[in-house]
Amino acid sequence: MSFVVRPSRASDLDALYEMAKLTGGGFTNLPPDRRALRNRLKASEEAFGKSADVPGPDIYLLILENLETGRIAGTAQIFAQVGQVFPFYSYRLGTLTQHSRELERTFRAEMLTLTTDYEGASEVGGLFLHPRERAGGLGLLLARSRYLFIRQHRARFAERVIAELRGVIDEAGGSPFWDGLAGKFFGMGFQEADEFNAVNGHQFIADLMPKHPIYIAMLPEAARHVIGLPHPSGRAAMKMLEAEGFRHEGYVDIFDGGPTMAARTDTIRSIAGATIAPVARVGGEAGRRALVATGRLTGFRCAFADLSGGDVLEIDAAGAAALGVREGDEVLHVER
Ligand SMILES: CC(C)(COP(=O)(O)OP(=O)(O)OC[C@H]1O[C@@H](n2cnc3c(N)ncnc32)[C@H](O)[C@@H]1OP(=O)(O)O)[C@@H](O)C(=O)NCCC(=O)NCCSC(=O)CCC(=O)O
Repeated sequence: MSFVVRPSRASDLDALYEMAKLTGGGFTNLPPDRRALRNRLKASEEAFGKSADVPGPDIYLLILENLETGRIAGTAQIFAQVGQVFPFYSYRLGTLTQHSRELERTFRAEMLTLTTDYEGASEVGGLFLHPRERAGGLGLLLARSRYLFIRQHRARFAERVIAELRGVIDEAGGSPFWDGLAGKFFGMGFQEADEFNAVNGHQFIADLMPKHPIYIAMLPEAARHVIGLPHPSGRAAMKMLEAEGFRHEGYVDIFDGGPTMAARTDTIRSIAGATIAPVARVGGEAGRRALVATGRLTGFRCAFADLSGGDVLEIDAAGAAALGVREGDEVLHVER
């Protein structure tokens, strides 16, 4: 099977909509809503079509395509710079220590403080692979293709990259964190807020959120327990982020309490470890399996291929065909 990651096109709408229905809802960056998806594809087309190599509130939507069937197998997204149009809020987990001489007691209170500390960062998200295609390495191809895209267009992205993992949801589809905190200020349940959020964005939450620090001791136990914990279905995504060097720095989503992971862009493994080299020969001996990318903007392609050589490369014929590279072309590659 031959798969390639490529930029989205307006004609992906129907296939993207079918895939969005498979997420089971609650997947903010891939809502099963035609209007929202059409807008996202339009934004992505504008981002890939932008001529200035600078960061901005741009969304790059990447598509994993099965080259044999022409079908879409997954998506991944990159937000070049968050918090440019609307503030990007997060809760920061912190400690306030106080001492009473009379009581001879030191007391540490854990607090959630509303911040916009990640303003200006780039964000990766919206990673979704068709359930039929999972557990075969394609999740890694999709996720890591974004880092090669960033490396290939470095000036368009920030010094830091973040990723938000979904927080814990209970059996009834509710969010203990939402119920214990934000829900008190919105007059709606988590699912209702979640659907509104997927289609209209996060902003209404930020608008109505209490702006004062929250003492964690005052939250219900169920909410306290899930602060900074990812939803069990996000474990594969979290493992891949950690393998790239992302860490949880104590920031959580104001909506569901899920962890925000962060890394310095130039230290992300797939970015720091990638090398550019020319292709000297297509075909030849089977080499090492690598993640290979080529092309700029709408011409960007990323796929697995077998490489041998160093300063000049040999690439297997199938990999070269998936990428559309010929002898003399330069590719960006990183170990699998
Ligand atoms: C996340 C993906 C795309 C991952 O694809 P696959 O399942 O094919 O991945 P895979 O190749 O099987 O596994 C990738 C790595 O995760 C590990 N892995 C897999 N399942 C695991 C689990 N339950 N617990 C811990 N680790 C696990 C594998 O061992 C492997 O690491 P080794 O190679 O070391 O063995 C998929 O599962 C998916 O579409 N899930 C549903 C949607 C979702 O949860 N999306 C993420 C949302 S969060 C988001 O979008 C922000 C984050 C982001 O964008 O990156």
